[in-house]
Amino acid sequence: MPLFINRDQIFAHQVHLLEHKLRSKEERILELETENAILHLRLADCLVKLRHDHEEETKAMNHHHQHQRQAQNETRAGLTKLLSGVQEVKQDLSEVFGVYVSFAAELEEQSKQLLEKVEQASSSMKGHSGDEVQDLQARVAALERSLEEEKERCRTERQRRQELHNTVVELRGNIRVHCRVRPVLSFDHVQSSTSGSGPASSEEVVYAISDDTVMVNCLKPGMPVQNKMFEFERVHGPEDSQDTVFEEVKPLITSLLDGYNVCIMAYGQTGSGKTHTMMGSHSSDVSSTVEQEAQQGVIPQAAAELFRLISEKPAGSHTVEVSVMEVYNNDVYDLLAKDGQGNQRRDVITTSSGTSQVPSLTHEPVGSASEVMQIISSILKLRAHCPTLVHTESSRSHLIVTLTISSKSPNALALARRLQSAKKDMQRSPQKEWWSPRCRRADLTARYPSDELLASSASSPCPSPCLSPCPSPRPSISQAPFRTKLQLVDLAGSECVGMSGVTGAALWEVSCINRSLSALSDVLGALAEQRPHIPYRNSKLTHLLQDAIGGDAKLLVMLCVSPTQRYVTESLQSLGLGTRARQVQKELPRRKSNTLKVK
Ligand SMILES: Nc1ncnc2c1ncn2[C@@H]1O[C@H](COP(=O)(O)OP(=O)(O)OP(=O)(O)O)[C@@H](O)[C@H]1O
Repeated sequence: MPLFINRDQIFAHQVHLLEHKLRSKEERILELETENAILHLRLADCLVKLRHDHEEETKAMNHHHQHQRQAQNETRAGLTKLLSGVQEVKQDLSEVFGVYVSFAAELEEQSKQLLEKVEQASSSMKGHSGDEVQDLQARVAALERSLEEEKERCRTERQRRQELHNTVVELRGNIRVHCRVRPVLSFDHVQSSTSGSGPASSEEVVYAISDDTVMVNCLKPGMPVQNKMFEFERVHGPEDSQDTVFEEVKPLITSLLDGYNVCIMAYGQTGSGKTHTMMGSHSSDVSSTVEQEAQQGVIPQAAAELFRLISEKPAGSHTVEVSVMEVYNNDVYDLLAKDGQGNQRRDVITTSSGTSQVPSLTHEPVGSASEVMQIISSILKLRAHCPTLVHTESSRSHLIVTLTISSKSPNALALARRLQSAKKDMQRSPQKEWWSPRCRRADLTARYPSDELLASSASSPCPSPCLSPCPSPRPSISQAPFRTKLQLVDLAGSECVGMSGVTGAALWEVSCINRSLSALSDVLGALAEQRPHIPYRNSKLTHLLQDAIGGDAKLLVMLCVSPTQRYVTESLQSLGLGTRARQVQKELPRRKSNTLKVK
């Protein structure tokens, strides 16, 4: 065997090795390419599947939305049908009631005539037999009995009618939102030209397109027009008169005498028509008395309706007191206080039963609607006003007119409501023994003024607080006068500081107004979302109106909006607040559990 290896042999061996390596690499590349092709195929497969799944999911979502929309439409249609059914029943009942009333009157007349005849006959038939007279007397007695029966049926029908009325109001919810779009007025044009923002700013963009829908054309330069729709319980257009607006508010005044607290609140941007809606037009806007009457707003018309309803009740059974407050720069002022400007400021407190109260607030007794209006008109001069670029007679404060009605003989519905709210108060403060005099006193103080309470405690003295049921007689729920209140609120206008053109102290006023209105919006938001804490105390306005907004009072928010492009941002903000308020109603159908059954 040679000791050295031939170089050619070494090369040949290396070439052989390299060729072998190359072959195995090529095989590996082939293998990887095959794997790659398989993976591509799998990927394509997955993509097809994914697209298919996505399509399925979209289809399912569309189907779900369609189903949901259909269910919503069906519910809405059902509710409308139900409401119209209730309206029809109400109509039928009122017809039946009319027939009963005339029948009872006829029967009464007939029995009177018969009685007269009997008397005549008995005097002329002294000689006739006693049997005939007895027979006639029996017939008269039978007629009198049937008359009594008819009267009783009449009473029952009247009560049922009242119940139905409240059911209709309740079906519409405890918080109702109405919207009023005012007409384009001369100052809309003047302001647009002076502000230099071009003629487009006076263009009409907010429309009442039906009885319950408002449409806003949102115009943005270079963008197609976008229409936004808002639905409310009732929408009034520029052509709707003050009477038409009040017609929709009127049922709430009936509820007031049935034991409900009622609050009617006008909300909107400055110059949008809140004072016009609540009070009526400023005296300089209308010339004749007839015209002035036709222009009367919700407050004078509500007062007139209230006194009309009271006049149908037994004389002296109801008394009315008025109080007027103003929330200015987050302070509450009693505008009826006789102790001069300096001492009119008042506090708002929360009582042990969770209601808000203004201690030492002045209440003036009133006997007619004109008396109410005289008082309000005389003190309205004290209300803070300030001309702004938007509105020359702009109100800088929130005005709250309260009519408190005391009834000595409340009807059955009102009594049932009183029992309910007493029960609720007890549930609200479970830690207290409800029969404890301390607790009763606190609760009663919250509900009734001190003079009334003194009278009731004087009639039922209890020497010392005790923790066991008190055997001494106490005023029953039906004995103390029954009180309900009607709060009529004309809010100050929300506004954009830049647009109002105010400075200095007026700027502070605008900031206080805007803060209190955003506190109101926060409260509505918290209620709509059913948050555990409702921030009533963030502003005096919400603290003062706590019972009306979150309690079981019937609240009507009257949104006032300007129709022009210039105020479209503010109008959209107001419409948004109205939508929020409606969500409170949707989320909390509070009356369902409280439905009254008075038979
Ligand atoms: N529906 C309407 N029809 C006719 N005129 C109206 C209507 N609404 C408002 N106006 C007029 O527009 C002007 C401004 O209205 P109003 O004083 O009620 O505004 P406002 O919302 O109370 O403003 P502010 O919050 O600044 O006090 C008034 O001259 C009023 O007469």
